[in-house]
Amino acid sequence: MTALVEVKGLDKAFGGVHAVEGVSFAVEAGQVYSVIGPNGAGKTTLFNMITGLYTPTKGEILLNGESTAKLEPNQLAERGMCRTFQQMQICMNMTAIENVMLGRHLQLRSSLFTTLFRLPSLRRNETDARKRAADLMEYVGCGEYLDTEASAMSYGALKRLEIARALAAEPKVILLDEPAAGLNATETSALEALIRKIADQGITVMLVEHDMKLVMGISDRLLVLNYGRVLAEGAPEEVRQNPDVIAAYLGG
Ligand SMILES: Nc1ncnc2c1ncn2[C@@H]1O[C@H](COP(=O)(O)OP(=O)(O)OP(=O)(O)O)[C@@H](O)[C@H]1O
Repeated sequence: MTALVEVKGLDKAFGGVHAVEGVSFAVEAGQVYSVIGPNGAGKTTLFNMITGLYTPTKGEILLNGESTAKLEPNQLAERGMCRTFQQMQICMNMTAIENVMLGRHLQLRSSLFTTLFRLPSLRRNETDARKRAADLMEYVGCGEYLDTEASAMSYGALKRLEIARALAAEPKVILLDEPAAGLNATETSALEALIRKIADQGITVMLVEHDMKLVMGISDRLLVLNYGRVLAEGAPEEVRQNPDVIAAYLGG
């Protein structure tokens, strides 16, 4: 079976800093696959390469068996890969639902022109688009905020809105970079339920996350990075008992 996402021998160097070195792994469709590791381990750099923001220094990334080497982020989105960012990409002076509607066009980029200039074809589709965005907001638990300006929403609600924004492009795989950062315990359990719901729907989830309780509870497999290299890979139980992982975390 072809993995949905396959990473082979990936390296990224910034000058003399090897942020990622010789990293290989495969994510099967339908999995929740998490990348963990101490600060500076290379997790975000890895996500930035997978989503086409950084060009690898060496190595290869395959999406559904196709090399992503020449693909821009919007072309990856067209092929079913979308992401959220550690620093949220929400437009604070727009309403929540406008953010979700715009999110689809930003990820897929192709229709941005029509979005901005409100061409007739868009006006025709706007009712449909608004309905889809409203359904998505309901799905992520932001249904009460449709026409609320984003700046008036709580941080926890904005994090879920950012996920709705990524889901608007109808991804096969969604990459979430530290979705639980800054969330309280209630917001984190709402997030956990949402990730589970997304995965149950058949969308593959890749996660960079520091919240170990969340990661251990929700992941099918884990990749542990340390100083840019793979320290361990496997099911949460195997990884939890790995002496190298224990040493890296206790050492940190
Ligand atoms: N654009 C860049 N230019 C230079 N160095 C970078 C750049 N991005 C990352 N690095 C370096 O690469 C290493 C890995 O950083 P990265 O942000 O990928 O780690 P991380 O595991 O995501 O960390 P955190 O958990 O703190 O977010 C660090 O040493 C970092 O300073």
